[in-house]
Order: sequence, then C-alpha cells, then structure tokens
Amino acid sequence: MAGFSLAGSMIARKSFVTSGSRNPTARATVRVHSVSRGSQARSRRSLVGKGNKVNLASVQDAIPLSVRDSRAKKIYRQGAVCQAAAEAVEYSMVDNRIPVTIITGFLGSGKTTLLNHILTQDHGLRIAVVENEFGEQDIDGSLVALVEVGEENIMMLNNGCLCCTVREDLVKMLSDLCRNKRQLFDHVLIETTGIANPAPIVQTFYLEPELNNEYKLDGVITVVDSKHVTQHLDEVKPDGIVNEAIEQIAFADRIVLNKIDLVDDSTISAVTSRIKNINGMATIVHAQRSVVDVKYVMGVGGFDLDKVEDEVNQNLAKEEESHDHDAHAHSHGHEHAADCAEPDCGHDHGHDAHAHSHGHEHAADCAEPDCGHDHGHGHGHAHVHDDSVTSISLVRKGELDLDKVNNWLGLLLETRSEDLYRMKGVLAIAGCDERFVFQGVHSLFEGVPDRPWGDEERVSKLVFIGKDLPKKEIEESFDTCFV
Ligand SMILES: Nc1nc2c(ncn2[C@@H]2O[C@H](COP(=O)(O)OP(=O)(O)OP(=O)(O)O)[C@@H](O)[C@H]2O)c(=O)[nH]1
Repeated sequence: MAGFSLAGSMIARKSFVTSGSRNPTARATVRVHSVSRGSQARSRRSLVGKGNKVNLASVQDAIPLSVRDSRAKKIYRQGAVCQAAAEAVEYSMVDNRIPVTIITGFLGSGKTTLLNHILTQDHGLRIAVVENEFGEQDIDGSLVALVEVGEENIMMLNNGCLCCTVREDLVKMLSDLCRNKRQLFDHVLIETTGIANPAPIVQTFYLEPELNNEYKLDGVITVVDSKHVTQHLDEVKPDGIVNEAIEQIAFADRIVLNKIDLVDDSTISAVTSRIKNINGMATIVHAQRSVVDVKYVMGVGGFDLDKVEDEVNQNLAKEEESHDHDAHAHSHGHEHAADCAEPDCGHDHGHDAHAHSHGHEHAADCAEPDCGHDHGHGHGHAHVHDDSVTSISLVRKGELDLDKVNNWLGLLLETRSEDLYRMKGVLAIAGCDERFVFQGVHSLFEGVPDRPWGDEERVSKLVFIGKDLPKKEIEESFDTCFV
C-alpha cells in the first residue's frame, strides 16, 4: 500500500490485465464522421471547484497533497483541499478533453446497430469512430452512416484486439487523430470486438498520458443480447480465462438490453435481475435494434467524480427495492411463488422446503429453463451460474478516521485490485467539511473532496463490483475505520 493516500488522489500504475482467446487478425478502423452540423461542441466544465471535476494527475503534480505530508494534512484537515488545489493549479480551468464512449457487448449483441443508430441521430455532434473488428473482411456494410466517409479519414489497425495487442496502436491512433483532426470532431465512439474485456481499454485512458491529456472517458456502454446472454454468462471458462460477457456487464455504466423482440417478458425480467446482480450500478434500458435515446449513451459521465454520489445513491435505491421485493416474497411464502411469473425475482419460492415434496409439480409450471430452481427432476437439469462477479455496497453513518480509511483502501487495492472491477463511493472523513468522493477501476483510483456536508448527516456509501469479493470481510474491516 506504499504511497496510497486518499487526499493525494493517487492514480496507481499496474500492469494491464490480459486475457487469452484473442484473435490476432482483428482490425480497427477510425473514421472521422460528420454527422450533423447543427450544434457546436458540448460545453466544457471547469476543473476545480464545487461539484466540478479535478484533473487529479495534474493537481497532484501541482501540489503534493499526500495526507502523510504534514502540510497537506493540515490543509486537508482544514477542509481546504479544493481551495488549495485551485490556487496551485495554473492550467486551464476548462476541461477541453474529447469525450470517449466505449461500446462493448458480446458477439452479435447489436453494437454496430447501436453505433449506426447514434451516428444517424440528429444530436449535432461530430463523431470519430474507432471500429475494432475481427478478420479482414470489410467494415460491416450495414454501417450506413460510415459510407459517406472519405478514405482520408480512415485509419486502420489490423494486428489484434483493442483490449490487448493493439492497445498501443489505439494510443497512437487517437493521438494522431487529435493532432491532425482535432477541429473535426467532438466525441469518439469506440466499438470493441465482441469478446473484448473493457478493463484494459478503460485503463489505457488513465495510464497513457498522451490519451489522458487529450481524451476523457465518458462511459462504457454494454449492449446485451437478451436472447443469448444467459448462455454466454453461464459459459464456464478454463482457469485464468475471463468470461467476457460477465466482464462487459460488470464494467458497464449503461446497459442496452437489446433484441427484446426475440424474448418474452419473463426472460427479460430474468435477464434483468441477472445483470443487476453482476452490476448494481449500471442503468438498464430495453431496446429493439439498439434504439435508445442518444443522451442515454453519450454524455454519461460514468467516470466523473461529480456524478459518483448520484450513481451510488441510485445503486442503493435499487438494492433497497430488491430487498423490499425479497421481504414481500418471504411473507407470502409458497402461495406467492405459485403466482409469480418471474423466475429470477429473488422471491423465496420455497424450493428448499418444497423441492423434494413436489419439485416436479412446480417445475411443470415454471416456464424458465434457466431459472436456477431445483426442479426436482434429479437428472442434472439445474444450471450452474457463475455468480462470482457481483456488486456489494456499504452504507455507514459516522466519521471515518483518515489514516485508517487510507490504510484500508490502500490494502484493499493492494490485495484485491485484480478482482475489483469498478468502485465508487462517498466518504465522511472526520475533520473534513467536504465529502470525499472516489471512483476506481482495478488499481486505478481517483478521489477528491467534493461539496461540503453542511447540515446533512455524515453517511459513507461505497459500491464495489468485482469477482469473489468477500463481502463480510470488506464490511468488517471497513467498520474498523471509524473514529
Ligand atoms: N431481432 C433483432 N435483431 C437485431 C436487433 N439488434 C440487432 N439485430 C441484428 O443482430 C445482428 C447483429 O447485430 P450487430 O449490430 O452487427 O451486432 P454486433 O454486436 O455489432 O456484432 P459483432 O460485431 O459481430 O460482435 C444483425 O443482423 C442485426 O440486424 C434486435 O433488437 N432484434
């Protein structure tokens, strides 16, 4: 945990996660596409100040805000970090970096369809597209919006997958794009291959100064094929190989649950609850042909510190809702279960108690083959879900000891960063008038003092999405961090 400090808003360096099963013939293409000339570039927000973003790397360069440093500690304890940073930082107050949206999702889920939908909408943004495809075949002919683009605006990468072997090429490509055509576009959309793990791509935007200086990550959009996702989530991979379908959902800021025309309502509910279990933070919309409001997928701010609190609160509200649902189910017992058309509703359908006695009868009524119920068939019908990737959240009243929570987070990142996919939180730190907000991806961590608590009750809220996270252990160790 050497060097970890909350107020220092450390951005840790760690080797990229890699995965097997990559196709070295994948190709990436960049095209600058003028979609609409209607409106100008999005308004930029200032970097420092209440509710605004801080470029932490730059702040850290400008002022050593390690809380272990006595000067910084004093500043921090006075609750004046933002002010100090504002005074120290001499760079532009406007964040002019180009927003980047990553569109991911399993093979055939509807990513290109979504891309096409975005490109043909009247949003006024000029969009550059990075297309990463397998094989040497031509760009998807159905990508109507790209047909108009001139050859001079096409850049190709053809030696691998964005999330692994061509990451360096992506850096170079986007740097060149910025250098040569900065005035021609307002936003970049990256469509990954269907088996890409979004994590290394996300990390690249933090770890590569060339990218971090010019581009800011806006969000990870995951398109999910509602008909086939269950089989992809259930696929058991060899040791050390990630299940990309799970990772893609775990990293999402927004989920487009697509192809709902191909499934019935109970499947939609089952899939929705499965997705929520993996990633409680992402919002989900249902779609056909990937038709969604462009605002849902662009301008997301999924990595913005000033949106952390909203997202954490949303997650907690969803969790509460599902608890209420559970409580409701428990009180109704089996009678409710008999009426419930939702196999993954979280209700106690009384299977444990009833499976042996009348497992078959229930099974006969249950239309959902992947419900995970013990149907009592006794012939290996049950599916084994990989439930190892889940969301956990903590809500605690009271004030945290800065050093203790520093150590706690440092240790967590040191020991579990590989399995910690996404994290977001708001911390109430003793002696600090402002809430401390943070977000992270694996070992990448950024945090900053936010708006003052004022009269509001001091409550810390944290959400983690990850693999095999020991909920109890994380909760108990966090509980020792209070004053
Ligand atoms: N029925 C139905 N088909 C859809 C829907 N959305 C997309 N498709 C079709 O599904 C197929 C795959 O869609 P794409 O957009 O190419 O999927 P993709 O994720 O880009 O595919 P890869 O690049 O191969 O990973 C195409 O034939 C689409 O027309 C939908 O909502 N319903």
